[in-house]
Amino acid sequence: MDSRYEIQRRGGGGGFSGGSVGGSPALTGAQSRRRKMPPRPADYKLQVIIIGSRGVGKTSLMERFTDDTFCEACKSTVGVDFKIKTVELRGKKIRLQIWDTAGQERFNSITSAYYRGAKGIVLVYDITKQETFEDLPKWMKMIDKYASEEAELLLVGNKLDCETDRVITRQQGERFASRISGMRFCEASAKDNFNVDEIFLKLVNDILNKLSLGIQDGELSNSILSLQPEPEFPPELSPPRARCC
Ligand SMILES: Nc1nc2c(ncn2[C@@H]2O[C@H](COP(=O)(O)OP(=O)(O)OP(=O)(O)O)[C@@H](O)[C@H]2O)c(=O)[nH]1
Repeated sequence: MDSRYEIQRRGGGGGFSGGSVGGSPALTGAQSRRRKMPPRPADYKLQVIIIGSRGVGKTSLMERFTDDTFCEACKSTVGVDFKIKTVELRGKKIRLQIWDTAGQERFNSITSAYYRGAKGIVLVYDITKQETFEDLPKWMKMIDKYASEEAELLLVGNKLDCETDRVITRQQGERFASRISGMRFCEASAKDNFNVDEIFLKLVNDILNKLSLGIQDGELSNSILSLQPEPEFPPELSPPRARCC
């Protein structure tokens, strides 16, 4: 038997207190139980951004996904905010940095700086508000102007729980997405927690698919990770301001 294991099991009562084995101080039984394994570092770090008009539920989708909470009366986002969630997908640990942007146009000069680093973009409208759907071409212009051409796109019709107030049909959403190359579509409800995990996991899966293209044995290279250090604030901006409910 490896002598190190024998010493640890015996703890401090075995006459080794204050001594060291293999360069590590000997631990008492209680100490060794308290010592936790450090968490496995993430294999990949990815940024996604959530955009769309004011009040469509961008923050709500993010918070439902990251904290499983929902706020009925939230304040509007000022500038940008972000949250981090680590997900496991295909045996890989992925640290997801989710940027939530203000829907108000006056913040566009701030939020546009966050498009560039995003590997995935979630564009949200509210199925009960016609104007949020009519705003979509305007958001597409922002994407064309500021985002990477490689970014995965997902259109989300939110507030599916308000079916009786619906003014945008599912077909309208599908049609809009089908006109944009590579854009996926789904409807969701941050309130009812419907399709929320799916939005982000699907997006991450699509991003991983794209990143792994061209890598021979299908295994993703860690060098991809090093392309995106974290946290990555656009240098000219100060860290985002948090919002409260
Ligand atoms: N019924 C219903 N209400 C929702 C849903 N998602 C968000 N809301 C409500 O819609 C309002 C706006 O939600 P937010 O998440 O703040 O919207 P936002 O897009 O981040 O808004 P801005 O920060 O102003 O751009 C809040 O009162 C939420 O409670 C949903 O799925 N269903």
